[in-house]
Amino acid sequence: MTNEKGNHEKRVLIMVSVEAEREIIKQAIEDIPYIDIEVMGVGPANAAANTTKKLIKSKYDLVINAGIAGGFQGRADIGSIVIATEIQAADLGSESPEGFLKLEELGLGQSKIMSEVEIAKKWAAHLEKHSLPVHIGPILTLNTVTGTEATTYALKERLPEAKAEAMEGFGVATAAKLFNVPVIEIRAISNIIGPRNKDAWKIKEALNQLKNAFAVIEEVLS
Ligand SMILES: O=C(O)c1cccc(C(=O)CC[C@H]2O[C@@H](n3cnc4c(=O)[nH]cnc43)[C@H](O)[C@@H]2O)c1
Repeated sequence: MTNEKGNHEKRVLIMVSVEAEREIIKQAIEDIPYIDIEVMGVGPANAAANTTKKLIKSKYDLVINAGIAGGFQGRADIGSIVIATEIQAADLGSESPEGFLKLEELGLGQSKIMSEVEIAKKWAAHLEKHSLPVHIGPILTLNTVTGTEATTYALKERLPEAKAEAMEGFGVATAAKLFNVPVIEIRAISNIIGPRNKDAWKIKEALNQLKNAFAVIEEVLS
């Protein structure tokens, strides 16, 4: 992403849901002039609206949705980093007596947006080089944090490849797609998805891993 003088030609937008995520990423990247970080609020509606607002105002070449997330047991442990291969709206569709019907099955659109897989792989390779635990795979977007055994089981059964869930990726990706800008989602795992127990969330640990993940961002974008 550099020109022949070694200057960056590309601009990168990082969208996070809360100030604590912005602050920790800022610590990792300090002041890289071609990267902006924006706090958008929680949930896909905030994510889509605020990403759109940024993309209307300025031109970007890559949008990154970053933050903490829940990991599926046995697929992404607390403190690991997950980089999306695809960003999937897991509750966009219809319930039916036969089971969940996704938007595609209803003929009503798309519930999945591809992430920039080449960047995902490159980023994962850099993190592995630094001995950081990293997974690549689908990350789900949900309006509601999963908090029961029943929902956890249903999601794991229906989406066996999914590594993690969060609440903003599909909103960010929908806005990015509208502007033809590549998108990537990266999350550090703060909790295991299951019956709600906020006391068990390791937010500090996850934020620290998010910082580690962004410490290599210049190498990933070079
Ligand atoms: O309380 C704090 O100090 C604090 C610091 C940073 C972030 C938070 C949040 O509560 C962030 C909310 C954000 O986290 C995502 N998230 C995390 N775990 C899950 C989950 O199991 N299921 C769905 N989403 C999750 C989500 O994207 C929220 O926007 C607090």
